Amino acid sequence: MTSIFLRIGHEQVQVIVSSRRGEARGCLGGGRARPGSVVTDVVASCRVNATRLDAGVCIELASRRLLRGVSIHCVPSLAVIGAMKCGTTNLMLYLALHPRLRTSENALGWPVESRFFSRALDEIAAADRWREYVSRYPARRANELTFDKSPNYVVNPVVPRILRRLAPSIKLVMTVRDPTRRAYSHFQHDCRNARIARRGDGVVRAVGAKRPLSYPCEARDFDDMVRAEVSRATRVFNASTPDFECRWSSNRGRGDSSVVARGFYACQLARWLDLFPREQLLVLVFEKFVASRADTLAAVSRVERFVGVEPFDYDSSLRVKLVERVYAALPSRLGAYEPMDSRTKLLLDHIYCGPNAKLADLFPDLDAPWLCATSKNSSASTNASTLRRGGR
Ligand SMILES: Nc1ncnc2c1ncn2[C@@H]1O[C@H](COP(=O)(O)OS(=O)(=O)O)[C@@H](OP(=O)(O)O)[C@H]1O
Repeated sequence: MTSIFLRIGHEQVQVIVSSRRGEARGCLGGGRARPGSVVTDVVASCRVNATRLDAGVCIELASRRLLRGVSIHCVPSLAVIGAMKCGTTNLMLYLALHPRLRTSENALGWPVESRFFSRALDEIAAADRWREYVSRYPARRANELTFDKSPNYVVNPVVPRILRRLAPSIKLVMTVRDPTRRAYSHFQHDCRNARIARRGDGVVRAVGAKRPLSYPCEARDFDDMVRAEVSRATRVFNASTPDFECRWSSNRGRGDSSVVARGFYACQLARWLDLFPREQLLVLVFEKFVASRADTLAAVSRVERFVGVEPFDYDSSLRVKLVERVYAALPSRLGAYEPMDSRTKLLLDHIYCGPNAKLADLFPDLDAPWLCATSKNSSASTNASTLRRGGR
């Protein structure tokens, strides 16, 4: 086997020629490619290794659309990692209007979630699919940055490791919302997607629903589902241990609802902070960012600064009115749902008080009305006896 070095674009590419099978394989020479550089993928089997890539590195790949042409695909510079039902779509729609930002798109050119790694179980196998991943993020020009919006990433313990491998300097955005309200929104989202059913024993579950309840689901269905999730978690995990919510939250059992577990933000974010410097993570509070259009635009500006693109006047975009009109019309199209039962709210508020206090400790600058006092003043974790009683 011989290897030769070529300088292609900005990078030195090592091409390994295997004499036995006569194939040429190329990979990046020494170190990671610099963000903003374009790496030419010399031959179809060029082995650019995931551990040599980084956020913002662009690769020229043979285009599937253009005959014999190439298109530029960039490793995302930003990932909106969650949380689900915390305004991530709104954020994505604005960012996608920015002339220097692009995300994955559907056939009509409308921005869509990628969720590429959402179900990943193995970090190395997933990172090895980098070419497929990157090809979801086309750029018109090399100075465009791409971003991934996948609100499920934050809950999968494998995804921080994949992104650390593939894009160590990626910027991460997390939006957080009162977890009690988030849980109810999540439940109605699952109901809308026919994932809620009532089993013979009266328990409402979220997956594999054969005879789904019709949308909107009732507040008492939500109450049942919450209590079922709580009682299962207390049976399976030890509610009196300090990392109870973290184990509950990283449980990836099939067929289980996780509407409650998804709200344990501190546990989820701690896993990302183990692998990424804090400066690479921006946490936005949903209630503040949706308070008014001006607040939404201010949050979008924060993200622009964070990712390093110049401010954009969204009112100058012809599509902004369309995006806002479509988004404003959604609630009436989807149908409103009844308010949550006050007993369910009480139980959830109680469950989340300790975890919310942990979030406040982890991010002292976060200012949200639902954040409880610091963990020194509140129960540091969910109160085990209340859980055993199912909050009744
Ligand atoms: N501007 C504004 N004002 C008020 N509420 C807003 C706004 N933008 C998003 N939302 C609410 O956020 C919920 C959807 O969040 P996501 O886009 O993150 O959902 S998803 O995870 O992508 O499905 C969903 O919450 P619920 O209505 O409670 O279900 C949206 O209504």
